[in-house]
Formats: sequence, structure tokens, C-alpha cells
Amino acid sequence: MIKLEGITKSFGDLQVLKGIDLEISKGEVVSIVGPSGAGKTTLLQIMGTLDKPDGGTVKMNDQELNRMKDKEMAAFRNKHIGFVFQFHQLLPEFTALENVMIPAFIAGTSTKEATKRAKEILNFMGLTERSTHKPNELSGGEKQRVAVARALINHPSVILADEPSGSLDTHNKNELHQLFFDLRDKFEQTFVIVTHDEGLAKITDRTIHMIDGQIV
Ligand SMILES: Nc1ncnc2c1ncn2[C@@H]1O[C@H](COP(=O)(O)OP(=O)(O)OP(=O)(O)O)[C@@H](O)[C@H]1O
Repeated sequence: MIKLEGITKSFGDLQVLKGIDLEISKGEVVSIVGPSGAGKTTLLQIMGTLDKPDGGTVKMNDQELNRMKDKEMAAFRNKHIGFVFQFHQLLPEFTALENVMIPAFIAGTSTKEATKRAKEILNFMGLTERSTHKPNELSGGEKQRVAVARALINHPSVILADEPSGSLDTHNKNELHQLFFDLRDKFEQTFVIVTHDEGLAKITDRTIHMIDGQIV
């Protein structure tokens, strides 16, 4: 479903990605690990069209993303790619339910349909009773699960997560990791997760090790 070929990227004189080839199939839960500065986040951002490679191609569902114009790419990203970051990045003035609905609105989904989908996802996550609360009334683990719900609302092809459990305690971390596998088992959801968490890397379907801009 995702195919990267010959991806290179430099920031000034620093070559951060040195020719990355990688294929990821639907329903895989893949972790990307490696030392700080190895290029993991840069790779994830290129996969998610948040940054452009200097060379190589990024394909998702057989569409070549780096050939798209910016507007087309933004629409593709909103529909096909869900993001989860280390810090939830929920909008503080909106409830959990409203936060989850935002990407659906951007995609032009009706309020009725967006509400229905958001409620279903929050229900699946056991967050129905928390759905009318704003982020500052939610625990760290709940906020991160709401962020995953938001990433799911448009039924994305893939969820790209950058240190998603990096700010959580052990209990919440384990719960979040279990959620990824539950979503994969139920919806065949694909995940690519950059992580320093060895426990998570051990249980993912595949672990990609990066060192110094290369997959080793
Ligand atoms: N926008 C940028 N401008 C300049 N240098 C950058 C930029 N983004 C990343 N870098 C540099 O590229 C290298 C790789 O960064 P990246 O964030 O991809 O590493 P990482 O493997 O995710 O590291 P970490 O585990 O610490 O998050 C680092 O040396 C970083 O300082």
C-alpha cells in the first residue's frame, strides 16, 4: 500500500536520508526505531507528505504523492493519512467529539455523518462518556486516544504515529499500544510508528531499524 523508492533528503550539508526503499502492506503494524538523529521523523514526514524528498518516489495506493500539486496533496493527506504525534495536539476550545470530527469537516463530510462516525469511534475506544469533555478535562491517556480517534475519522489508508506513547505512563502506554492492534484486527488499519519504546517495537509485525539515514 505504501512504496518508497530511493528516498533522499538533505538539510543544508547534512544528508539525513540516504536512499530509502520500503514497502508496507495493508494491515501491517510497523515500527521504525533507531538512534536519535537517524532520520526516522524525517522519513515519516515524507511518507505523510508533510515534507518533500529531494529524490525518489513515494507511492500510496499506487498514486505517486510527490507528483501532486500542493492543493491535491493536502486533500489526499486529509483523506488518506492520519497523524498521531507525541503530544495530542487537540484543540483546547473544542470537546473530544468535536476534535475527532475536524478532519471529516475538512473533507467535506456532513455534520450528521461526521457526528455518527466520531461517536462510533469514541464508543469503540470506550470514550463515549468523555466525548463532551474538553481536552483539559481528559487524562493524558484519554487525550492520546482521542487523537487516535481523530486520525481515524476519515478511514485513512494509514496512520503515521511519531512517538505516540512518548508522553504516557506505563499503564496508558500499554493501553494505547493495545488499541493499535485492536484497530488493526477489527478494521485492518495500517500503522507506521516511530518509537523509542522497545516493548512496542517487539510486538509490532515488523521493525525497521534506521541508522544514519539508512535502513539497516
Ligand atoms: N527542518 C530541519 N532543518 C534542519 N535539520 C533538520 C530538520 N529536521 C531534521 N533535521 C536534522 O535531521 C536529522 C534527522 O532528524 P530526525 O528528526 O529525522 O531524526 P530522528 O531519528 O527522528 O531523531 P529522534 O529520535 O531524536 O526524534 C537530525 O540531525 C536533525 O537535527
